Amino acid sequence: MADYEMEESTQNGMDDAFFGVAAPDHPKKTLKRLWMSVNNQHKRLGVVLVSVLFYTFLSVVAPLYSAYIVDLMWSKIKDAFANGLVFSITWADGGRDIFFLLLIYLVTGFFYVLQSFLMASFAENLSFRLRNEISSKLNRLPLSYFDLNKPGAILSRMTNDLDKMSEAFQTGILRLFTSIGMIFGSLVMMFRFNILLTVVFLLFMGISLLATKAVSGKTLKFALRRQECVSEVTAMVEENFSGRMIIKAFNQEQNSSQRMHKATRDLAEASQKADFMINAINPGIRFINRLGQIVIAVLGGNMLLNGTMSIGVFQAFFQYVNQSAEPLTELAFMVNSMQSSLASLERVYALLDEEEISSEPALPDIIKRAEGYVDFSHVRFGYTPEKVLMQDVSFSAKPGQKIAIVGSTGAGKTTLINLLMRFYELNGGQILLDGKDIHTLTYANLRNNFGMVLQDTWLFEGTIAENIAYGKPNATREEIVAAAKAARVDFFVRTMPHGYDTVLSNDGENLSIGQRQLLTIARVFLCDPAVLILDEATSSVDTHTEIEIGKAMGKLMKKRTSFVIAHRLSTVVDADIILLMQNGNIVEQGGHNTLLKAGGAYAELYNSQFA
Ligand SMILES: Nc1ncnc2c1ncn2[C@@H]1O[C@H](COP(=O)(O)OP(=O)(O)OP(=O)(O)O)[C@@H](O)[C@H]1O
Repeated sequence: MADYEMEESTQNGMDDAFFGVAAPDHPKKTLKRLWMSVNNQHKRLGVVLVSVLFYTFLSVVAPLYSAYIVDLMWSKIKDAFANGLVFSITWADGGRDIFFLLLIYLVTGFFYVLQSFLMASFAENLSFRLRNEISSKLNRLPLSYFDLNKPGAILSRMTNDLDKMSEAFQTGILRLFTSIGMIFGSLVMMFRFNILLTVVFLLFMGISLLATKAVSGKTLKFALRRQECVSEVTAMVEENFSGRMIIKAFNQEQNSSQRMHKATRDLAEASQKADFMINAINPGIRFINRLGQIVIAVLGGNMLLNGTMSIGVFQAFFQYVNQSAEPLTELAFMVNSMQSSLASLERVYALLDEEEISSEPALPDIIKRAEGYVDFSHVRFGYTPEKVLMQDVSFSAKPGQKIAIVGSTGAGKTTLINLLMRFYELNGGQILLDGKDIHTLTYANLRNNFGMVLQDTWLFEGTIAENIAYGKPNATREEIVAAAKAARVDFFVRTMPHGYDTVLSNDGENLSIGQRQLLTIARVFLCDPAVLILDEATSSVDTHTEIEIGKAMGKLMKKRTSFVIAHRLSTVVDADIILLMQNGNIVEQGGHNTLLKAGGAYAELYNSQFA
């Protein structure tokens, strides 16, 4: 009978399967969708199905055939013994049967290899396809989606969920199908051989299934606790990594490792309990199964002795017992494992069904290079429909003008830029570039006309040259160097060990904040956009670097319409238009002197800082 054993390495992965933690909400719908997702692989699945049918058929037939051969051999041995002859086998008398039995084993093995290979390529094909679909989907999702969902959850769709699904298809489904065939076929044969022994077998199987169910019910609590602890430890590692500087700055290393130790201790305890429950049941189930085998052996032996059962049938019966007991005890796990992978697939499909950014116009307007007219006309916007942030915002910028956006934190400065770049959709009004509604342009055309330098610089793992050429990958080395010179960063790059070929890792961690910002300015220089968006450097850089950045930005702004998010009023004095924002709206707009003379909110703010 089956030994209730689980390999150590797969034990954790089987938690879901064992305890049935995750179940799909709409299994039928998900299966239908899956069927459509594999429309290029229906033939392959057909071959697998035929192979599974042959495999199970041959696996059930082999013991039956072996019973016949063993009985044949036994009678030949008895005859030879009774007549004092030497026991021999000829091709026609037994040899052919043995050959066919070996052939059956060989063909069974062939079908096993065939279906495993086909299912592995089926599963990898499917996860490859879904992974690609997710990655293109992520590019079509609006930024609001990323505001609402944690990066970890999105990552997990790409990795854990697809891996789980692939694993379930590679092994789970095959085992499920062959198990069902094997249990059914073996039980039919066993009943055919001996009803009493089969009933005894089913009785013991029932007891071990009940025992499994009783324990797994109780253990669910521990498995859930283990999952919670894993998430806690992961979150803490992430927190400790990203906050490593602050942790050191506040001398909190010890405190943070104590918290970490506590989390890992909780995880160890939870895992110990969960593992113990899984392992503790093994000997119990094994004992029940062995007991069943002993009873069958005693009863069967008795039948052998009184001649109601042949030795061939006796051994074949035991083969069926082995063949069906394991799948029977594992059937519940297999079904749970399938359910949990369907739940994973459901999460993947949910991501693929998320609402996308508005589609682009069929016949878009084209602005090759904007002159630089930007108009906001009665713009209304809220990040969520319930909470409107921007009630009615209007202003006009002419080519080459510098527009300074000022306001306290949370006033809506970044929001204004987000709308200009069409990162979010408006709830009302219009934004025009060179007189054209930005909705009539493609996203690419609109953004090609803009260059952005934000305080949060983003550099990727690659060389400095590749980082500068991010917006224009086919730029020549001369163009890259010219852009770096314009951004006043060429000198610094040349001091790096490999100059422009120095590889930046981990978001340019080996550079200072100022250097990183100058590189992103060079990136914009290279693209030479018509409209600029600049986030003025704050106190995170020293005065000298601030002056360098200021000079580079000043040069970049020449002959371009520029929107500058200003953090210090001293830098907005020369702006053509100052937009003073409060609670998402523009409360005052105009030149510095005009606003000062008006004696409103801007004058008050300015005087409070400089008077
Ligand atoms: N992605 C978002 N989802 C929901 N609300 C947001 C989002 N981004 C900003 N907000 C809210 O919108 C308001 C304006 O934020 P915004 O970032 O535009 O301010 P800001 O003037 O740029 O501030 P700061 O100078 O601190 O960067 C704030 O109340 C903020 O909480």
